[in-house]
Amino acid sequence: MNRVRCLVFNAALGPLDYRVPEGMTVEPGSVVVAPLGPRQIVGVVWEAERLPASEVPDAKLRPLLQVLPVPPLAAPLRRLIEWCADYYVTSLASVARMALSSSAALRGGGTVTEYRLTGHEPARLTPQRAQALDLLNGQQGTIRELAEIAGVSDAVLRGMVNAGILEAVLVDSDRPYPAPDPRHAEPDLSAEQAEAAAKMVAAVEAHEFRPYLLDGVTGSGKTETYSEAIAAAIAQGRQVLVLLPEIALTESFLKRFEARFGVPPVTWHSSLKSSERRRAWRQVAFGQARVVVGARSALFLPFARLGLIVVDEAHEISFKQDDGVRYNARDVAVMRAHFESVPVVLASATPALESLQMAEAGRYERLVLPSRFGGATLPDIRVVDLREQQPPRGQWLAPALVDALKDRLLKGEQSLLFLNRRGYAPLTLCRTCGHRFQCPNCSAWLVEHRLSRRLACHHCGYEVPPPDACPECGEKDCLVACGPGVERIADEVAAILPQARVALVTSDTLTSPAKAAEFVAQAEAKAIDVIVGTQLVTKGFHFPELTLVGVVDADMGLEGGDLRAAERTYQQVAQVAGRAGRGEKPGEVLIQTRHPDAPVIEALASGDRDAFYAAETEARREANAPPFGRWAAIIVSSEDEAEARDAARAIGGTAPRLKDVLVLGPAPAPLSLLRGRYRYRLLINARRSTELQRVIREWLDPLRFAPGVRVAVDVDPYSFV
Ligand SMILES: Nc1ncnc2c1ncn2[C@@H]1O[C@H](COP(=O)(O)OP(=O)(O)OP(=O)(O)O)[C@@H](O)[C@H]1O
Ligand SMILES: [Zn+2]
Repeated sequence: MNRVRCLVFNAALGPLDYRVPEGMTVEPGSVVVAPLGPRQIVGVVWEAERLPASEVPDAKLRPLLQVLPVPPLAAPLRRLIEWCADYYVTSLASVARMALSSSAALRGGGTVTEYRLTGHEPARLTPQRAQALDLLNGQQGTIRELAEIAGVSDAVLRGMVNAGILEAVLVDSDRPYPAPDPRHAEPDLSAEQAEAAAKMVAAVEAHEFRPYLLDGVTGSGKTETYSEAIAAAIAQGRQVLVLLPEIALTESFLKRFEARFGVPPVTWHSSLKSSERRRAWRQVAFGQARVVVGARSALFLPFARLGLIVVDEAHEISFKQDDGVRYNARDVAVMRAHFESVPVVLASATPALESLQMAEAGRYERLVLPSRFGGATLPDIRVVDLREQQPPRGQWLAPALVDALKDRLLKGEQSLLFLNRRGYAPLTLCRTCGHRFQCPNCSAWLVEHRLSRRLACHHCGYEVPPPDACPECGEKDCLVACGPGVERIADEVAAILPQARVALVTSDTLTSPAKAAEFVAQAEAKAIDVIVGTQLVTKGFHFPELTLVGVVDADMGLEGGDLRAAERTYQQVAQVAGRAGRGEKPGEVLIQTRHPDAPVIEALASGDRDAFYAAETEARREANAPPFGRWAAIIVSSEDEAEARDAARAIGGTAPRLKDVLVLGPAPAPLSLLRGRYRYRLLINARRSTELQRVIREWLDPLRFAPGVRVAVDVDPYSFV
């Protein structure tokens, strides 16, 4: 009797046993189709001894239906899936699903029919066809994907196919990617770069798990340095994974990669077309895609021969996923490297305190690049005390910053103003009755977006056009915008410097990799004088002519009392400051604040990073916060407020009473209504040595809740709302 145990993709079910029919061969990791009741379900064959399940007698077993034409998930990836499920207190199925992230890829290679413009343009066009012609320039995809891009119906595009404006192209989804050449354009490394690179290269050649913290100041050439390790892995026939925190950064990375290795890397992110996903997934699984650059989900790709993982801007909090499986890609990257026995490089100019602590403890090796490449110097940082230098009423830029902007414009140099707030104004109210515009689905204010003429909720996407009259008192033209967002700052710059060419850079304007590329090209061509942007422009970009950075409100991040508030403010301001003076001309940074003596502001002004981190570390130790103690959150939600509260109370009522575990709450979450769900929260603080996950499982497993209740566990939470 040939029986196997399978992990099936249904989180509510445990592992199931099946019979392997005559003539079929499977091994652990094989991806299979299995019967489940009247349906078919995808599963992965697993080592039975690692997956306890209730024994079903042989006679009752149903046969597997099919082995899917992909390589079995390798043992290191299976161990990673187990580790994630265990550590993040979630089901194996929901983690495994992230590894099999292209259902088309599982069904095999083959051809897909895509369409592209033929170049034939009839003299007369309907407005819809004209719009499609305009937006589809340079695009290729299925009818569905193109319809999405062009904003027209499938039928319009089918009509264009018949009219010879679009043509079909057969695309082989298994066509290989061009291979990067490790010797294509080797840089001359500085002595300090060469020293760091040599260590990483040696680790790649040794095929050993070695974690590195590449701690280099902004502009020190971290990319060039870790690229040597990438080159070594390619030369050895191995694959490389590079994780970036945001798609917006991918474009400039692609360009630099191509300059160094002759071809672009393979990309992996949520906006890939399904045919691109299928191709990338399969080429990764067959070992042909050599270097993959991607968002956090790339971590679970089924690499055949991984040789190195790089996490760039490793301090970024966007590596933490806050829905579905709540994992931290930086930490999972280290675990994957461990299971794969390969080195991992965490690169940052402002490492997370957790990472520095690991280096201190000797668990990570710290590689330091103390100076900027090519003789560029770090910028001068000055504090502008807003209590003394008040901007005029309704404006946000203090006279010193305005003068500096004028000066740069005269000299033909570029400036960057940073404010981490999208839109025009974070709050809108009625001058007459004081009514505040709030999201009906969330406990949050609606943010005015003047460019797109809407009031929008940044949590759930709800939006309405700004009304002419107050919905509360009916008064007309009485709405006032309170506080600044980047759009408002851009308006202010335009009013002060009418000749300046201003670019607004937020996730509302850089909506695609192509838009990001266009922005980079314009900035490099000096077609922009002043960039006004959110955290999107704080990192990664390299504009040699940019010599002034203004931080509009350094205090914003300090509000709210988040555990990492000071650290995050430090990182954000230091990163954005790091955009200044990267070329030959020295840079200057002005930080606007009402709290010039806050330790984080003083540390930024004096450039004393070590002292700041040392003080933060002590504060964390005192508070039993990470990396010394551990936090977890339990978030209970339901569309019914009473149901959510009752469930949260039931959890609170059975909280474990352990010496080393402190349970706080339940209490309404700060964001007590989110996407129409009422939220309650419990926080758990434990000693490092506690088996926190086991405690939480044993606590929650026996509890049963009303069907509308969701209970989510967030281990090592970053968001406390
Ligand atoms: N060895 C080198 N040879 C030639 N150019 C280099 C070298 N090292 C760095 N550079 C150039 O110096 C600039 C800064 O490097 P890079 O952007 O990699 O810095 P970084 O450390 O990633 O900075 P940040 O953390 O601010 O993003 C880039 O234009 C890069 O191409
Ligand atoms: Zn909302």
